[in-house]
Amino acid sequence: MRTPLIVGNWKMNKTASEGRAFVRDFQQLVEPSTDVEVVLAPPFTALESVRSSLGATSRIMLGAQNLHWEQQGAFTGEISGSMLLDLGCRYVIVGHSERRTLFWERNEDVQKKVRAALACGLRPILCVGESLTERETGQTERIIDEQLSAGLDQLTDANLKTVTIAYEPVWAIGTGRAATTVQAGDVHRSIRAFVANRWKDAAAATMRILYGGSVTAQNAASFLESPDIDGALVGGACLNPDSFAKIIAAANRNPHS
Ligand SMILES: O=C(CO)COP(=O)(O)O
Repeated sequence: MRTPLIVGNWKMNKTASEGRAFVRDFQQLVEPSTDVEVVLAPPFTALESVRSSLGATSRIMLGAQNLHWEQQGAFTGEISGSMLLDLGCRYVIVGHSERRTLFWERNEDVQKKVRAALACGLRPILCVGESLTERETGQTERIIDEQLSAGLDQLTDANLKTVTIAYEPVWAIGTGRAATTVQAGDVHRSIRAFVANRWKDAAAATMRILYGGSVTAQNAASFLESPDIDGALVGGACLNPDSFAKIIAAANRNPHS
């Protein structure tokens, strides 16, 4: 049984006070049941206000969008996993394509970040995905295999159990051009097969694989109906409490077994 996971990646949006206002509205619309996990991933500067607005008893969890691989030290401008954990984060997004393309993160960096997250008890959400050129030149599988190989390298079974993969085709992010459910379903299946071959069937069976890229309140249900799509990593549509709540409702109606 894989519990659906819906993650809202706020990217560089919302101040701390806007985060507070979001939570106030959002909590009136949704308090997740045990059938779906919900994570809000605001910018670092809004983590504390979102955490305190959610309150200690909320089932809605907190995630961060990035971390540095060292625990502490002379790394001006960086944030470590233990700092995030201390602020109440449970999840951290690693290797988002915006970090890979705009901030030059390489597979080696992503690997160090996954390990650092696991070492301090955060659950990494490892993002993988191909660019449009890579898709059009038939390289999707190779690119994703390379990203998975690096990100998951040498993880123990226990660690693998706490990793989530997010398949985010770069060409679908923020473009309004989502992958079709068939395209996403195919890649999700091949990610699961890759994990099963390389690691263990058991790890592949329990690993959650999310789809991300122009997910909306309108198209979420069609993704979540697919047996290999265990949730969504949502950008634009998570910034509005209404549309994000509708995506969560779609996950609630589509439990996977
Ligand atoms: O990058 C994304 C989530 O991490 C997806 O963004 P959009 O939902 O805005 O396409």
